[in-house]
Amino acid sequence: MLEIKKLSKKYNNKIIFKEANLTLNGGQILGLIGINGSGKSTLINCCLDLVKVDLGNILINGKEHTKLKDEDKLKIGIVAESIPLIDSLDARRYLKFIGEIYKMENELLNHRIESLLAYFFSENDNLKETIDNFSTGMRKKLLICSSMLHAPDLLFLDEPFSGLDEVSRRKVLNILKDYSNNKRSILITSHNSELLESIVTDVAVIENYNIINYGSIQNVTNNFQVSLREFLNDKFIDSSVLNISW
Ligand SMILES: Nc1ncnc2c1ncn2[C@@H]1O[C@H](COP(=O)(O)OP(=O)(O)OP(=O)(O)O)[C@@H](O)[C@H]1O
Repeated sequence: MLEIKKLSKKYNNKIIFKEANLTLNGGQILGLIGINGSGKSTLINCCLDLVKVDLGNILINGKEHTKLKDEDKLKIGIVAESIPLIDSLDARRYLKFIGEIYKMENELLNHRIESLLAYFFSENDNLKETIDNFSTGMRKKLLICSSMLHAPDLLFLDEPFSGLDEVSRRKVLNILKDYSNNKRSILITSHNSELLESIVTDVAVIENYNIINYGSIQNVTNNFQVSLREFLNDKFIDSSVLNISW
């Protein structure tokens, strides 16, 4: 479904990836983990051809990512900071616009819009207001709605939980569990290891300009006998360098 082969990427002279590989198969929910600035968003933006790769190949459903046709793109959904909302529209009109881009049939589109809005928003949220009046969390929830509207096979979710309250985070987890099946794949980045642990099937970590696929979440937690959070703490936190005179 997604295959990244020997991806190399630099910004100016700064290396982000050096011959990095990653495979995401149908049915997998892959948690992509890395410290700030390690390249998680860059990787997603490369897959979406929003950022050019220097070397290597990215295949989406077997096709070179730069050569996807419109019908191939209909199978992809995205939550990313780089995807803007249209501030002058209200939520329904925005989702309608997105659904029309995805060539959705009208009745199905209206049904999905109402179901998703009812799921994510409460009566206290004034959905008649234009998006420029939305809070950070409302914007994020609307982005999530738009990413799933057309039921894509491949979802890229860059920090879907950030800016969300606890209830909304649980709602995102629940809808992803409900949505995932053996044909759909999700690549998800998050700094919240507990949320990730409860949803992902697989774990990959960006390390030394490469992507280390640690395999299934059971492998990670069983092999290392720790939770994902402890695994990441051990990997990334070196308390010995905490040397501050207070
Ligand atoms: N357009 C750009 N031009 C130059 N450097 C960039 C650009 N975008 C990102 N970078 C650099 O590339 C590195 C990776 O950034 P990226 O945003 O992909 O990391 P990230 O893992 O998503 O980080 P975070 O967890 O903080 O969101 C960072 O050092 C960042 O400064």
